[in-house]
Amino acid sequence: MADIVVVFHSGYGHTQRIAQAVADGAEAHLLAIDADGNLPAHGWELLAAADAIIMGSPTYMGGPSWQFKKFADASSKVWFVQGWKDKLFAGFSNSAAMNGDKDATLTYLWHLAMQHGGLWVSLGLMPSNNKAATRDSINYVGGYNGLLTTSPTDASPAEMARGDFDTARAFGERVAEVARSRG
Ligand SMILES: Cc1cc2nc3c(=O)[nH]c(=O)nc-3n(C[C@H](O)[C@H](O)[C@H](O)COP(=O)(O)O)c2cc1C
Repeated sequence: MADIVVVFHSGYGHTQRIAQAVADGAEAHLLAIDADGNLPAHGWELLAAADAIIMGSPTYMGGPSWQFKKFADASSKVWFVQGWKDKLFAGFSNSAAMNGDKDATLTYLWHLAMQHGGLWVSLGLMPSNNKAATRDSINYVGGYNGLLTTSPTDASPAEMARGDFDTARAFGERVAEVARSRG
């Protein structure tokens, strides 16, 4: 079985629930960046051992949270020695608006993966974009470069859309399948 880590930040619990669903699908370790932008003690070792790293952040003001960015900047120590070269990477973001500039966050995550010499895994799920589509449908938000999920500003983490969780699990399964196929 491939060794997969979902590393994420969540300020208010929404991205945390999506991260959990991705980790369930991928049978991955869940690694939370804390409110100060730090990993738990074993975090960097887990990432060093991973075959695939799935990165997640809420979109705050059109980009990743500062806590995620602190983690990204700290990963420059790994970058110096190209310690994550040739690992698989994938990304996700949750925000309040259906668009909300989540794509800018995904693009940032992609650049981070590219700086580390990684290989990017797309979402790989067709969008539900016809009249019959509902929030319970797979990939209703219509991402391609990664997993995009949406929770309205007044929705608690418990009120998030089932379709987004189903999409998150399927995304995790895909990353695991791609990781397995590399042997
Ligand atoms: C500081 C801040 C900035 C935000 N900026 C955006 C934004 O640019 N686009 C958007 O759609 N939602 C934005 N939101 C809403 C969050 O993305 C949304 O509430 C998300 O569910 C928060 O995820 P979390 O609970 O994992 O922290 C912002 C929220 C905060 C607190």
